Amino acid sequence: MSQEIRTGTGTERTVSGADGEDADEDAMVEVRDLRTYYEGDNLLGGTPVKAVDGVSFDIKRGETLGLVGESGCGKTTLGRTLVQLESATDGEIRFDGTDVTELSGADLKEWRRNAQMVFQDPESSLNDRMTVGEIVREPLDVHDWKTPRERRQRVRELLETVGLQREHYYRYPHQFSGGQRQRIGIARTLTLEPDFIVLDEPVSALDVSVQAEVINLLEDLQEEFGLTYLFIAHDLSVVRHICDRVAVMYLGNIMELGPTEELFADPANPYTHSLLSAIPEPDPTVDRDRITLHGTPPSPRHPPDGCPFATRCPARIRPEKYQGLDDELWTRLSTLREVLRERERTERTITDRLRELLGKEARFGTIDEIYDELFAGHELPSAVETALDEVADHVRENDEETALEILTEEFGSVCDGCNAEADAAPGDQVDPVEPDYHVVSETGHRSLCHRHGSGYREPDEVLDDRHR
Ligand SMILES: Nc1ncnc2c1ncn2[C@@H]1O[C@H](COP(=O)(O)OP(=O)(O)OP(=O)(O)O)[C@@H](O)[C@H]1O
Repeated sequence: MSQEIRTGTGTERTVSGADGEDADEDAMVEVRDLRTYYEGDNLLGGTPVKAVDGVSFDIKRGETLGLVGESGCGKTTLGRTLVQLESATDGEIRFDGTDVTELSGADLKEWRRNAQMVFQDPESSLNDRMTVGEIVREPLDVHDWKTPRERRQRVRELLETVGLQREHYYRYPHQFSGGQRQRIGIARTLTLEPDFIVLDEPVSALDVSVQAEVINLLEDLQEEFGLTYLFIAHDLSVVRHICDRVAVMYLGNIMELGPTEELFADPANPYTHSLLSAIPEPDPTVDRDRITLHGTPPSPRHPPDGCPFATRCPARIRPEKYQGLDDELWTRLSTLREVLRERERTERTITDRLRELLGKEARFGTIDEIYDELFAGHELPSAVETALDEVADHVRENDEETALEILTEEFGSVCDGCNAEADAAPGDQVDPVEPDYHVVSETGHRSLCHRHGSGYREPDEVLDDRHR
């Protein structure tokens, strides 16, 4: 994201340095503007999937940093890139000062000892044709560690360390339960004495009764060996229990990062608010409405301009002239945008094309049906009505692109990348405005949202009004 540094005092909110992350003295891992794109799969390349799209953060030595977000937001890709199982497209990953994206050959192999990964599914991540001993010993063999006898000895000790028995050396993975298999996977990652481990949903596939045991083991090992963890998870209660800080990811970006308790008790970003509001509230006296997010996340091949969360954000900034518009109508206008975005991205089927050629309406019903569904019974101000008429004309001609441009011009704001101050002639290409990270408390807690900037109401005030 763009670089902007302002200074602030006291409670005034400040914007942090480049990419929102200043170097931390205790940082073991420093990630800067990291991108991992998966290239398109057709011969001409196609549009890449921007799985990780410019993230910056530090991981402190000995801490557990949680990484949460909806399925497909890029958590696994980020974890895999940190341990170099995936190559970065751009950006830096510095481990104790060395940029590991620059390493190759023997240097990379040597460095890999320091950074390991535990995978989600202990059913499929262990080779069933190898004995437990062979599985755990394999990294030692690859690195030609000491003598075969010493390797066997080390593996037996490790089995004990993770709560298994020395005698399990000659057994096969299928003879073990899910929790025990995950212990085998953990023993394997420990063989080369790494400093840093990415734990990718390490307990999600396990029975609830076993989850706590494995979590306790991970905590004990961290203390015993001084490990640093990146803990990827869906389950927010596990994250709250085990993590020191949490990063919230959406569409390849980090939306918010802060100390765990602070982030759970006082989330700053509208996306974090939405994510947390999906957790059932244990205290029945707390009056809290669930924030329903509309639509699905945009495709990481075609992220929106401006803020990555803008297309679904319940606190999106409105243009001045629509400040007073009815909330329900505003939500419906956002839904229309989503419907048209999805329509634009959907390949037309042969049947659709045939229907079009025959002069029949194709795809997901007509624009009149959509308008009926969304706006029937709503009092539309004349400016809204005029814009919607124009939009409908373009949709009837299957020109969703222009229809969307009209919607953005009329209802878009800085959140959608619109630059009201740009001094450009009509038709000129203007770069979309991107949000900056704002430091929202003295702990360095930061959030990617225009609403933290001066002149706007904070996200929680707006969400309070609209959802409570
Ligand atoms: N090898 C690949 N080739 C192309 N696209 C990929 C590849 N791996 C992941 N993706 C895409 O990258 C995006 C991010 O995926 P990723 O698995 O990192 O997300 P995630 O947050 O870990 O999801 P989940 O919680 O479901 O594991 C998704 O759109 C996914 O489809």
